[in-house]
Amino acid sequence: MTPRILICEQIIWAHDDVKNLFGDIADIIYMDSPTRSEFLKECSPGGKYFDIVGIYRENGSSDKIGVFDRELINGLPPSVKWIAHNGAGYDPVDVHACIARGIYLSNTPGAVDDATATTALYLLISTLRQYSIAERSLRALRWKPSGLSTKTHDLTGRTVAILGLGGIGLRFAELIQPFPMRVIYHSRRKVIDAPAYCEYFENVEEMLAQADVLSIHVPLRAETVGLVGEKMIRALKPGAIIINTARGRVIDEDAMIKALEDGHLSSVGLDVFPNEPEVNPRLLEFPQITLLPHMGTENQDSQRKMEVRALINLRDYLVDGMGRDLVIEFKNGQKRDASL
Ligand SMILES: O=CC(=O)O
Repeated sequence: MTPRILICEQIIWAHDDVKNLFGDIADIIYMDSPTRSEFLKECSPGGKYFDIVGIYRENGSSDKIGVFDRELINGLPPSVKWIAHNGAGYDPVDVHACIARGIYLSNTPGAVDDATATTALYLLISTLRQYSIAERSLRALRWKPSGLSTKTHDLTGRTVAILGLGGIGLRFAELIQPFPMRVIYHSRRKVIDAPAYCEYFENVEEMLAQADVLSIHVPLRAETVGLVGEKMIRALKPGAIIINTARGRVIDEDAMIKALEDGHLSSVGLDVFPNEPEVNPRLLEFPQITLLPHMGTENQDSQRKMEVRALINLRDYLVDGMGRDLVIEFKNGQKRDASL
């Protein structure tokens, strides 16, 4: 019988790739359940999803069926063997529930690097040069606020600390180094093939003490919730800036707001928030910060790359029994040595 793949919930850009990749090796069906309970009903014996082998998941599906938490994963049919999540961060899928059920999980590393690193670069430029406050001023039919230059800096010559030198962190390093900026980083271990201009700090606080800007590029996991808290924030130089394009919950928001209030942080550039799409109204009180509504991969080139990469994992699983982007929890037999 031809295996069936369930698209949860839509493909926007890669329709031709669906045809090319799956042709006669799989039947593709689209999730059309309006609620989680309807979805789970269709996953039960006799339901229309009961014999599916693989699932393509994109974040839009959570509006109808919610995130792939333990309840949802436990309700999937026994036939499901692979979930291909469209996104680098796979925190909307409970990986431990997948492991317990024997369902493989893949993400889309690489496909998001350019777009997310470019967003971090925009936040870096905006916070150092205060373009965001200037634009808001102009749109309110006022010229630039007076004294703006006392709060702004060139990028050239400043030191940027990267927390987590994975694909996005590395791409960000490549983008900022030519200004030139000094690039320092901390990861769970030295990245062997990192360019020579990326200086490794084993001790995170020693790195932070040298940074004008901290840019966060670690995934959200139990160990990284609140990782950038009071201790790390206070280890930064007075007047430092934090850029976050990773996940909102990696920063302790209260500690960050306190540091903005007392001036220890001069600005922050945030693309992500702990309870998206909600934004803490206290943040709106700081005119000098730049806020974006999770624009990290919001462009058609990257979104197409992400769709294709997720689909290739499913195709490779069907053809070869393994996809290339199995998440790290499977590769390490669930044991990881550190959080970054
Ligand atoms: O936030 C975007 C992603 O995880 O790919």
